[in-house]
Amino acid sequence: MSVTAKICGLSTPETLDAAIRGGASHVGLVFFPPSPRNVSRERAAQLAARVPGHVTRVGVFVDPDDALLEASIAAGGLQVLQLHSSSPARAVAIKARTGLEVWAAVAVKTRADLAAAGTFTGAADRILYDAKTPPGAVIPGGMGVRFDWSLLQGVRHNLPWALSGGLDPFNVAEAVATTGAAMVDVSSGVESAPGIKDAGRIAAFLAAVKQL
Ligand SMILES: O=C(O)c1ccccc1NCC(=O)[C@H](O)[C@H](O)COP(=O)(O)O
Repeated sequence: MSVTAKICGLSTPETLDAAIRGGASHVGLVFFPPSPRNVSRERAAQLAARVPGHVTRVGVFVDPDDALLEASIAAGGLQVLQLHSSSPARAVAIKARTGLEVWAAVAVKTRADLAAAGTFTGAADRILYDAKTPPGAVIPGGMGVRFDWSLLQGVRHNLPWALSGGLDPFNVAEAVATTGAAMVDVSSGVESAPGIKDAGRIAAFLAAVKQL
């Protein structure tokens, strides 16, 4: 099976280049100031200019308003908008307004959480199953938390989907074998500290994905 990978929360040219060199299909830029991975518009433009045409630029947002979306799309040349904590109705409105591909993050801890994916049918283009972060967490993703991957076994998916949450170079093969994911997404698992991406870990993750 061929599995594609998004490296999320990139914020330096060196680590962006490592993701591209390693074969990432998607690169993610976070536009959420409380995140240690947040990028300014200037930095987003600098990074976007390095991304070749075969790699897709994803902007990561937490229930963004139109002003933030428009400025970020322009700066980062975004092709996909990944929405955390936005309702299906808001996803529809964002898709209509921007004309861009929209991904909806669904935070998972228990089987019941999977039902939220169905509410995005017709509203989003892809579901990102991500681990629910602990109560009180400042960011709804990027915390290296994983969920019970077996929850996805036997699930009928209405939309294309990707697996996220606590993946790293050592567990991604098991995660894909358990869930059947055709796309994976990682952030903390390729960092040396929160927000500090590590080129070697990015290379190791993408090499592990290539073997699947
Ligand atoms: O990564 C962030 O800082 C972030 C901030 C706000 C919303 C979403 C965020 N990340 C979303 C992602 O796509 C992460 O890659 C995903 O949650 C997996 O993170 P990790 O468990 O650290 O690999």
